Amino acid sequence: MEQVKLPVFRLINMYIAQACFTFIYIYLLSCIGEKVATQLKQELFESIMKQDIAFFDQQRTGELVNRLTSDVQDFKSAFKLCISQGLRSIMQIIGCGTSLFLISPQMTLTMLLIVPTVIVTGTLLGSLLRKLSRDAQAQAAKTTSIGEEAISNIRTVRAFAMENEECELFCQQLEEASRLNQRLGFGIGLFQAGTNLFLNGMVLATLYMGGYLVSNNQVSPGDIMSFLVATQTIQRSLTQLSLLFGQMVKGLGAGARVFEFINLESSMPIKGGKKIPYHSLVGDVTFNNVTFAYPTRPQQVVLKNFNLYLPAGKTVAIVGSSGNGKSTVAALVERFYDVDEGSITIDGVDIRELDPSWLRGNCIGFINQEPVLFATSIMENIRYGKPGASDNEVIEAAKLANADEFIKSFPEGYSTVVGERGVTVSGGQKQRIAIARALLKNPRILILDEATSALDAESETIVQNSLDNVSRGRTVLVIAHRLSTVQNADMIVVLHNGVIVEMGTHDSLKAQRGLYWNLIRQQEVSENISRALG
Ligand SMILES: Nc1ncnc2c1ncn2[C@@H]1O[C@H](COP(=O)(O)OP(=O)(O)OP(=O)(O)O)[C@@H](O)[C@H]1O
Repeated sequence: MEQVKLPVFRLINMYIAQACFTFIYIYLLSCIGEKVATQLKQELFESIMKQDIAFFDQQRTGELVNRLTSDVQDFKSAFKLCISQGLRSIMQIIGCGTSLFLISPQMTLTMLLIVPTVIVTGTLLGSLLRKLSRDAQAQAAKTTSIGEEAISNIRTVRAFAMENEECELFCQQLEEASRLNQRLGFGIGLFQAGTNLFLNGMVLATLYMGGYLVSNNQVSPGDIMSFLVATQTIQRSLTQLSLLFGQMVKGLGAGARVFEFINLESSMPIKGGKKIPYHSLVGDVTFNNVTFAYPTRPQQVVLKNFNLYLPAGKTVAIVGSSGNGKSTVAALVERFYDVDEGSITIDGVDIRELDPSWLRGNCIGFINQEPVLFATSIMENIRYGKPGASDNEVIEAAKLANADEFIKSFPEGYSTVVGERGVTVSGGQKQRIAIARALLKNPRILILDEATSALDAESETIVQNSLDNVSRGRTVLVIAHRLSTVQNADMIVVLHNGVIVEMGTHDSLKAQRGLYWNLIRQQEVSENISRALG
């Protein structure tokens, strides 16, 4: 009885130990996998956030999101699989390979002779498959970006009744992705079939050679059996590895796409450089012989030898017909792009020497035509202008921006959540929340890029009042579409093809009867027509 109990206890101990090791191994692996994925996502997101604006002019949001989600996921899965099954298979191959050597060095060496051919073929096929995998992943990312664009612009899609066209476009891209993935599957299948053929060939070769060696009494039949068993274990492990190979190809492709952006250096730093202390910041802005073309369209020069002086505390308006470079002037002051030639200075300091995060975060307030709000409360949206501002500071900024009254009229007041991109508030309300947000940082320089052009007449008056309120005592650059809003500016600059053609006050420019006068007349005619049309 005692003799039976002993092996049973041993077995139980072994099973318990095996369960413990299985638990530890799976848990550890999932911890490592999650840590790797989290680290990658974090680094990738940080790197994307720090890229130049020109990078975002080129990339589609959906593709970037795809790299952050699917690609990191594919890399993590492949990583976990390769570590778990890959390590086990490699250990088995090493162990059984050693046994093979011990049993018959002669047979083992003969088998090893064909290994280099297999490695070379495998490497060639591997690089081909990696390319196929990269193409398939890029196509999947493109498909996601098209879907994402349609969903996030659903109002425009609906307004143009383009649902079917969007579905069709999405399906086309999806089918292309599926075709590329099928081609990849074909390649991986071919690779695995080839591997199996080779492995079975190895068994046959062993039998053939073994038979020869037994007949010459060089090895015993027992040795042949042991050799076959070890060969088959190696065969199973190699089959396992070849199955893993497909996953590895996908993982490497995904990893390459993730690391491509992690390792991408932006040409413009986010932080670092001079800061002008608030009490000595005057707010003079000067464009000195600036020439600029967008990095994505280098052959189209938008500004050529552009000179402009924005005196501290004054309001300068830039007018001109569409596409003449007005918004570009604003983007350059914000240093969204660096000028190609010349310089832009604030109080005589080249903005390239200034700390960009100070420049954008403290020195300049920017309000554009369609300000974007985040899907959080109004309080948090305004606080975005100065993280750490107290509730009272936020409310004061909202009062100055004529926003306090309507915010309080909402049942949930400042806690009202505005929906994605602020869809649940009106255009004028969104604009005033954005003004409060820009105002909270108390900027010396304010840029208003067509800030009222998207509003109806009534909202425009309210928002214009808020803007007049907040403009006092600051250097203001107004990019104007409606000429009526800039009549009181200290100086109006008329831009044509990136060159200043007229400059002066509203009255002096009108008296000149030049381009500005023409623009006013054009606008009056179009306003009369729209009034007549009702
Ligand atoms: N991100 C960009 N990448 C490449 N080209 C651009 C970019 N933004 C604007 N452009 C081009 O630069 C030129 C000037 O554009 P800009 O937006 O400055 O004109 P604008 O006078 O503000 O026009 P609008 O009154 O219609 O807003 C245009 O030809 C435009 O197509």
